[in-house]
Amino acid sequence: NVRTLFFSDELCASIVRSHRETSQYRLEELQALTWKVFSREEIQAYQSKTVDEMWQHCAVRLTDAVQYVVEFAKHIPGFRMLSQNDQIALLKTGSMEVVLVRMSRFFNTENNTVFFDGKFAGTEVFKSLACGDLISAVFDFAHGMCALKLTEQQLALFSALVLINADRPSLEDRGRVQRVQRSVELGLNHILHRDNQDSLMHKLYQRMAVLRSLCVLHMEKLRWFSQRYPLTAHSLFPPLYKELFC
Ligand SMILES: COc1ccc2c(n1)CCN(C(C)=O)[C@H]2C(=O)Nc1ccc(OCc2ccccc2OC)cc1
Repeated sequence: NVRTLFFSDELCASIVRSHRETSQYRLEELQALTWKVFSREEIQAYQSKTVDEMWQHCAVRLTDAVQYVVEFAKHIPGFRMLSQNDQIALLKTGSMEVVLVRMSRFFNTENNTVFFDGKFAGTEVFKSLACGDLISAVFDFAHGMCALKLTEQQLALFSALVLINADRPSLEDRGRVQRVQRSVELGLNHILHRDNQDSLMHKLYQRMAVLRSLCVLHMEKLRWFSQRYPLTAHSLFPPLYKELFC
């Protein structure tokens, strides 16, 4: 009915604006960098880093991305309305998922490279992390997202839906999160219907299932890493990375 349609228009606009204002790099900037790849020497340098040096290096850069996702969340009207604890609970499980969704904008499917440290890196750059399965899963997921060719508006609504998920653990007011989630779903449905791409909704839910297992893998690797290198994980990782993922 009109009320829900009206509501979703206004909600869509604020989510799209928030996505644009917190996207960290503009698409044009990234397009200019796309073909800047690492030289053999530079790849060698990454591959000769120790496991804990490389994990720390990546954690610092990914924390950059997580900060922007936290800003994105704060600008979503429905998210701000939730209690502090529920906002933290959603960010704890959802922020890495949104980083991985957004990572697809920083991915070149032609040569299977992802933006990293100012250039585009293939999987071989991350060899010293000693988690090839996580990296190939990250790259596969980025490929899958690129294949959907989402517009920035669709990506914005999808990112909000990934974040505002009433099934997350330890929520205080699940009902309230459900209402916000429902209005974001309406917004995404509205956008996809307007773009004549209703079929995408089903594919996006499949992507969310893959994303959840990918983040479980990330947490498993991170647990393995922090047991093996407790000092690095507890004193050298950025506080936000520790707070959200450790
Ligand atoms: C929102 O999307 C993006 C996309 C790219 C970048 C950013 N934001 C922030 C700025 N940035 C910089 C400065 O390099 C990019 C970055 O961090 N790239 C990058 C980092 C680590 C990678 O794999 C390792 C890994 C992956 C997943 C989980 C744990 C991991 O390792 C422990 C791959 C790429």
